[in-house]
Amino acid sequence: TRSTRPQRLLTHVKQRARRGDAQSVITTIDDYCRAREWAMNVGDEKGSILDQVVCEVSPDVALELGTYCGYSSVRIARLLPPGARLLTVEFNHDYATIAREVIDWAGLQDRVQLLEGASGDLIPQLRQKHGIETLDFIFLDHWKDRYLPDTRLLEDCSLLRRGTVLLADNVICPGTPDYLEYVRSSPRYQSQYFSSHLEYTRAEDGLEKSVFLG
Ligand SMILES: O=C(NCCCCc1cc2cnccc2s1)c1cc(-c2ccc(F)cc2)cc(O)c1O
Ligand SMILES: [Mg+2]
Repeated sequence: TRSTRPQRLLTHVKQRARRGDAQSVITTIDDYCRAREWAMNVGDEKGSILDQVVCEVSPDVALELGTYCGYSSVRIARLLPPGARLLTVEFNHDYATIAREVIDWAGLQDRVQLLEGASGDLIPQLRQKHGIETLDFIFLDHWKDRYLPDTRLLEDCSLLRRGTVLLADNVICPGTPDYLEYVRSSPRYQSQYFSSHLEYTRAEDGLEKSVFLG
């Protein structure tokens, strides 16, 4: 049967990117998705904003919802301080399999733990099963209609602390209107919009950074 888009992307990474060189993995994926096949990675333009926020926060414990092929896992993990870790959650087994290989190729497997399953099931397990006290940084990039319920779940599971930063992809395209309304109107968050474009296109999109105020 025909290979899948993520499989073709992984093949390209293994042929073109230098093993252990995270930046070459990032550049190779961006070049491929711009020139050959679009894919729903956060991309280079929004990725630079992601980098800037990760460097600012310098999280010890980061959570990513929506791994896909591991592109943003590599972007985040390459910037983490030694001893820090990224937990990334993926629902689709085939995507998760590809993502593990991409993260390994980038040499970042020791900083990234990939969990397979639905965010709604895994978030309540983070404390007992994964030893998480509170989260320093969360990147939301999964089902757009899960951003709000999962943010409420993170609150209810006491996984947020004063200063925890949430960064949400695709708040314009495909759009997360209920989430935006919530974080922009709630007194418990200080939100800021970073205007950008949908990965590899000229369509408008952006990231919303929201700081939990406790
Ligand atoms: O759907 C998107 N991302 C989510 C897919 C992952 C589903 C998961 C659910 C789930 C549940 N629990 C745990 C883990 C997970 S992962 C997405 C889509 C576009 C897009 C697509 C077409 C288009 F024309 C314009 C934009 C752009 C993007 O940047 C995206 O991120
Ligand atoms: Mg996205």
